[in-house]
Amino acid sequence: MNLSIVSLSYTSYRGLQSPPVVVKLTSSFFCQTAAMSTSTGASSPYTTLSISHPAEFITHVELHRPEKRNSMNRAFWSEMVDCFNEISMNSDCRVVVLSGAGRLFTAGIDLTDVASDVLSPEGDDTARISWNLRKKLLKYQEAFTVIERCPKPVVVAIHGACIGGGVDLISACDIRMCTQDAWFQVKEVDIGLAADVGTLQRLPKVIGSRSLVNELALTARKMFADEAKSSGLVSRVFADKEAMMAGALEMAGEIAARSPVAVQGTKINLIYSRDHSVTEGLDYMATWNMSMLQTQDVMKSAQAAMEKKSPKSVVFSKF
Ligand SMILES: CCC/C=C/C=C/C(=O)SCCNC(=O)CCNC(=O)[C@H](O)C(C)(C)COP(=O)(O)OP(=O)(O)OC[C@H]1O[C@@H](n2cnc3c(N)ncnc32)[C@H](O)[C@@H]1OP(=O)(O)O
Repeated sequence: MNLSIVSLSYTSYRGLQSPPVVVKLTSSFFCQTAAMSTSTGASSPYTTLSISHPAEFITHVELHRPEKRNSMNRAFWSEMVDCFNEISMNSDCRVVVLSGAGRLFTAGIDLTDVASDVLSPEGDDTARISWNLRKKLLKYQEAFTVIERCPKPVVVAIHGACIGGGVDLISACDIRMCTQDAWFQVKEVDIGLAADVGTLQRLPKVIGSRSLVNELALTARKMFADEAKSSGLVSRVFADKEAMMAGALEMAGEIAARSPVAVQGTKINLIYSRDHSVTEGLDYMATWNMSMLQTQDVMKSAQAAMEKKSPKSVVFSKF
């Protein structure tokens, strides 16, 4: 599967001021996409992720190494990139629910596997060693940036512990919810490093208080569900995992029922605006909608609204 072509094309489109994108895909890519999109059970081409399709247009991605507390081994970091690139291109998916299998969401980086990868960079001198390590770190970062770059909204459902790399991961998601027993820990300082795959960049934009972010990142103290809610890290707290998964799927159903043109345009423009001035954001929005407003979805949705029908009654073309 030639995912590098997909990834490059999509990246370049995010850098442009208008949405059109030409994506060249190999036939093997389409084969995999088709195989996954028709799946209804928990089948998966991955070793650390389980993929299922609980309802039309909803993809459930489950971190699936419960015996190792879903810690993030080498395979995980590359499978995330493959998985979310596939989802980005799959018009049968309009929304993603992401959760963890077993006792907890994730124990963060796999300390037995990944540590050796980043702590033993290769190269003949300092320049080459540093350059190789930099390339590796950029690759690790991509595993979560790909969530943000995916135009389909990602609802993450967290139970039990969410440690280290787990916080990097959820910071890149669009909607966060958790169980009452959940706790969050920016653990990196405890293992001698500055969090380097997204927490320090994204968490300050998720939580309003910079002081709180600094406190969490500098002390590695645990934050529990109530504080996660009051600080804005999560928007909902559920009594237990069963209730949370039902809530996550219900929310995903609400999103999936709406125009994919509107939903994906909303996600992309929200992220663009987060990283730009209001003026730049408005300019990008106008350029975006000069083409996207020409969708048939506007007429269909407006007609349903006039007739006091639910958006769920409208059938939208694949997008
Ligand atoms: C370049 C990349 C940059 C990324 C940086 C990311 C950094 C981080 O993520 S820092 C955080 C690292 N994680 C930790 O420090 C957590 C360590 N684990 C725990 O504290 C506990 O395991 C936990 C509280 C999560 C769960 O406790 P519980 O009693 O439920 O389970 P255990 O018996 O401890 O573990 C069960 C098996 O899972 C293995 N395991 C757990 N965490 C990890 C891990 N992080 N890495 C590798 N393996 C892990 C544990 O060894 C047990 O395995 P086994 O003995 O074979 O049964």
